[in-house]
Parts: sequence; C-alpha cells; structure tokens
Amino acid sequence: MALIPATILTGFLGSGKTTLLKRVLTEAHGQKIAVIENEFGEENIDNDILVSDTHEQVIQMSNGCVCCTIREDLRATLADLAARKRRGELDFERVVIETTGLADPGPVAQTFFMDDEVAEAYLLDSILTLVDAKHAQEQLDNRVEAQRQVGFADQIFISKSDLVEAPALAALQHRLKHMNPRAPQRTVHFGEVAIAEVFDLKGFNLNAKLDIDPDFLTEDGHAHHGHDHDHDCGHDHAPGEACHHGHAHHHHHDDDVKSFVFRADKPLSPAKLEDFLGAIVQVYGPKMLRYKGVLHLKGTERKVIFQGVHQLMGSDLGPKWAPGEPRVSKMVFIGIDLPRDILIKGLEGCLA
Ligand SMILES: Nc1nc2c(ncn2[C@@H]2O[C@H](COP(=O)(O)OP(=O)(O)OP(=O)(O)O)[C@@H](O)[C@H]2O)c(=O)[nH]1
Repeated sequence: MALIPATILTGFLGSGKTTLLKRVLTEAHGQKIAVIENEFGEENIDNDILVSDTHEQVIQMSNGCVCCTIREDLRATLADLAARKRRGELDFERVVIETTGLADPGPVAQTFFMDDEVAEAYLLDSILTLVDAKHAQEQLDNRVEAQRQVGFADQIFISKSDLVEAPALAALQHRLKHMNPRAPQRTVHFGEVAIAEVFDLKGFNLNAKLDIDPDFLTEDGHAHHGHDHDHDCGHDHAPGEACHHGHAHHHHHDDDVKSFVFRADKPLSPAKLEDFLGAIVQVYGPKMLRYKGVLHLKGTERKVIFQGVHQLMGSDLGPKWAPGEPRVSKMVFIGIDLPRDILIKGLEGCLA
C-alpha cells in the first residue's frame, strides 16, 4: 500500500493555523483529508469551525499537547487511522496534524520515524509553520517554542502581514531567514494559499535539493553575524537600514535557534562520516533540530540524501550526479547553540 503523506501544521498561538487549514480544506475538493486536531482545552472550537464547512474526518486530541503528554495518543491515532484505511473502513488520502500553538514539532516529527507501525504507513511530507507578522518578533524573543517551530519548518507562511508596515515585515523575514535558511517564506492573507503550496512539498524527505540562496551562505559563513543591524543596536534608524556606527556588531537577537552550512568539494568517507555523526548526535542531538544534506560520498555515483531530527538520522540514495555537475556536498544544520566550529572541523575530518 502506498505511504500516506502527512503534514504537520504548526505555529505559535493565534498565528493562523486553523484559518489556513480551513481555507485549504475548502479548496481541496476531491481530496480526502484526515485532520488530527490537537488542542489543550476540552472545548474544541477549531473542530466545530472545520466540521461545519467541510466533510473531512476530524480526529480530535484534547487534554494535552501532542508533543508531550499525549504523544502516545498521536502514535496510536495514526496507527489506528492507517489500520482502518487498510480495512476499507475509512477513506482518506492524506493526514494533516494541527498542533497546539505551544507544541514542539520535534517529537511530533519523530513519531513518524520511531514507531514501526507509523513509519511503515506514513511518509512525513513537510512541516509547515505559520508565523504571525504582528507578534512574531516578541514571540521569538520570549518563547522557545516559537523559535523551535521556525527551526523545524520546511515551509514558512507569514500571516497578518496586513497588520504591519513593510519594513517590519522585511525585518521579520530577515530574522526568520537567519534562523532557518532552508525554509522558503511566503506571506499569506487569511490563509489564502494554493493547495499545491501546502501539500506534496516533500520538504521533509528532501528528495530534490537544498534550496539555499548562495549569497546567503557567503554572508552566513562568517563567524560574526553582522547583519542584524535592524534590532536593538541602540541607534536610531529604520528597520532594515544598516547601522553606520563603526563598532562591531553581534547577533543582537541572540536567537537560540541558529543555522550554519557545511560544504565540501572533496568526497566524504562514508565510514568516517557515520562515526562522526553518530558521536555528535549522542552529545548534541537534543539541540539539533533539523539537519539535512546532499552528499558526495566516496564509492557511489549517486547523490546521498541525508537528514535527521535530534538523534534520529537517516539517508537515502538520490539520483546520479549528472555528467559535468560539480559534486559538492552541502549540509545545513539548524539547532540551538550548536558548536559550529566543532561540527565543521569534524566534518572536514570526514573527507575521504
Ligand atoms: N489580520 C489578519 N488576521 C488573521 C490572518 N490570518 C488569521 N488571522 C486571524 O487571527 C486569529 C487567529 O487565527 P487562528 O487561525 O485561529 O489561529 P491558530 O493558529 O489556529 O490559533 P490557536 O489554535 O489558538 O493557536 C483569527 O482571528 C484570524 O481571523 C491574516 O492574515 N490577517
């Protein structure tokens, strides 16, 4: 049986998850979608909103948060849905999990890898994160959950851009890009987004490529993040405008979630790499939110697609390197206070 694609919809409280989901379900004529709703309270308001307008299967998981207390419920719900589909009792083509605004997407994503029954039935398509343009700066300053939701995203949707001025939006986009350079960003007005931009993104499975703006990489390659001039630098200038005072800038936000990229022109040794990454995830796994890469490994003519969440990692053989295509390994790491230099040095030590 074909794997059932699953989408995790996350975003801080009030960021517009339900609004977006409702739009998508309304638009998704002909597609049968099972929705797993997770809310804290007993009253599931979102559920009513969704059910009144659509004919989807909505499974409600209340009284806890899907990422912690009721994670076993999530596993059981997913397994049960798949079993009922197999038996012909339920008919659906994909699953959407809407998490609570305070959920950490990590454990939710891990459910798709850790449990055999779930892993055999589902394919995690992508993690979509809603970011509230009006409130995100403050949420990101104060709430680690909000940061992690951005760090995990395969696609970022920015809601409520109608409520902010263009420079504030640009500053937010800049900040998000530095936290997660891998996730494309797109503004959405009251959830208005084409279904093709929501489903089958294959973001998590990374079948295709790492979409990282090359200029961004050069900028980010420096140890000093001299680019966040637009916040808290103590000088009066418009957001987005560079600060012209001559002192050295630090990363003023001190966002816990940061990212960096490793690149190598020479092939990597599979054995060395496995040893090194295996050791690294033992130590830093809890801080490693997402890491992904396209690798050139010695001994294979095919690209190796590598990805992980916390301690769990996996790799797949991708397509062959095209004739004349530069065989460059690229890996992006997104995490909390990751020791960039240790990781980069270690990876350089893995060259064949
Ligand atoms: N101005 C504006 N408001 C929006 C936009 N998108 C959503 N909203 C409003 O924001 C509020 C919260 O939206 P929801 O979709 O309920 O947010 P949520 O993320 O599901 O909220 P929780 O489930 O409580 O975490 C609602 O009043 C929406 O109408 C937008 O693009 N612009």
